[in-house]
Amino acid sequence: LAAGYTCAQIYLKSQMSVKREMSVAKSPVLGHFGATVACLASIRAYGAQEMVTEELLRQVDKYSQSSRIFYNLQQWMAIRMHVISALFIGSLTWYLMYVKKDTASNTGFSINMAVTFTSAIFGWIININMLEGQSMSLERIDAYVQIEQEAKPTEQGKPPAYWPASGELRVENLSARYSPEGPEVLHQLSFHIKSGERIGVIGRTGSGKSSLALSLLRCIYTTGEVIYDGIPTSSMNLDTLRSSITIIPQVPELISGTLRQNLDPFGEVDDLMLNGSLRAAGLTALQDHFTEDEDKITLDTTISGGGSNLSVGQRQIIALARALIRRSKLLILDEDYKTDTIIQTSLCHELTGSTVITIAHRLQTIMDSDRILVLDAGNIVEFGVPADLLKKKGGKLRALVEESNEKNTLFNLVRAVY
Ligand SMILES: Nc1ncnc2c1ncn2[C@@H]1O[C@H](COP(=O)(O)OP(=O)(O)OP(=O)(O)O)[C@@H](O)[C@H]1O
Repeated sequence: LAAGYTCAQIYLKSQMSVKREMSVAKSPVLGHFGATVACLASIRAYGAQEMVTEELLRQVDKYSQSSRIFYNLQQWMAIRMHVISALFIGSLTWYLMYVKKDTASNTGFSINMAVTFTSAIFGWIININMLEGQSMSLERIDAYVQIEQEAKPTEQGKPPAYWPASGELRVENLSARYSPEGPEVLHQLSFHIKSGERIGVIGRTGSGKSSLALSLLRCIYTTGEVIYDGIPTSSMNLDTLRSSITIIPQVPELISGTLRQNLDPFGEVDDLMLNGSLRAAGLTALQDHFTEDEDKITLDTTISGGGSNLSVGQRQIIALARALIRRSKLLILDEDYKTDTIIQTSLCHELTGSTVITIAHRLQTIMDSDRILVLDAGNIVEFGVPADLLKKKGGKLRALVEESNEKNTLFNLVRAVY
């Protein structure tokens, strides 16, 4: 019994750390596999099959190292348990037969009981082992629970019921970074947007356009003040702030379920309004060419997790339909090449009283905006009416337009509007 106990102690201690290594090594294998399946088309397009396979094999190797040790540990324990129980039963049999010289029935019964006893001990060790293994999962869940979380909503953080009545936005000395110790990506930005204005945000890659959108929603670490319809956003609950601003990212996320559930997850709006918002957002225009009804997207169409069965353009239109349902006073649009005409047309006709901030990757999208904000390395370098900015010799917007292949079209567009 003492030998069995000692072996079990050694085994339990070592298997805990090996199991921990195993769980740590398993997640990258599953993650890599999932990412590979999701990006099959890109992997084939770039001919990266070999690189992806090598990376998967490297991670499987790492996982196999710990799982092999785990398997060996189990064998180590099983051999010792079988040897100990064989020695115990053998000694007992020898004692009963040659020392005690007991009857055959008593000897048989005792041997049978000894076998049951050693199997019970073996089973007991396996159960303890399983329990400790499961408690490791709790350890991992606890690690997730301990992750730093955003502030919880409070009673003081609730704005008045009428808020937001307008889409006025005042930004004062806004700086932002992605982590508390990370570099600042926006530096002391200050600007004022009147309610109902259409603002275009432009700048080179990495200038901070998407970071500006994230900092307005307080998704990254910010300092300074953002005052939305007269209330500083730093003083309000995050859920209220984020539900009052609609953002249409470059690749909007959808949940798995029907389109109806995606547009109205709490079942608060009737189908008439949902269909109306889809039409207004431009979904009808996008599927006019479908002749068969079953090809068309309806409220009952099933959406896969993340919206993977829809094109990026369709997802953006659905995200815009959400904004129309919520009658958002402030809409941030991270514009996409393929659908921007449909989205821009929908925006002009619908959301008339709302402020629209368009993060543009193509100058053409924002040339008819009321004003354009030009960012460079996290700083505002220009902010004004497009026609005025284009007149400025050596101006940043003018330089971007002159570098562009569509230079003449862009100048004509501005002349036509102003
Ligand atoms: N998740 C992140 N973590 C840390 N830094 C980031 C992160 N995302 C962006 N950055 C940094 O923030 C700066 C601004 O990036 P941002 O994505 O806002 O630029 P952008 O103008 O939107 O670029 P693009 O036109 O390519 O989308 C860059 O220096 C970038 O490296």
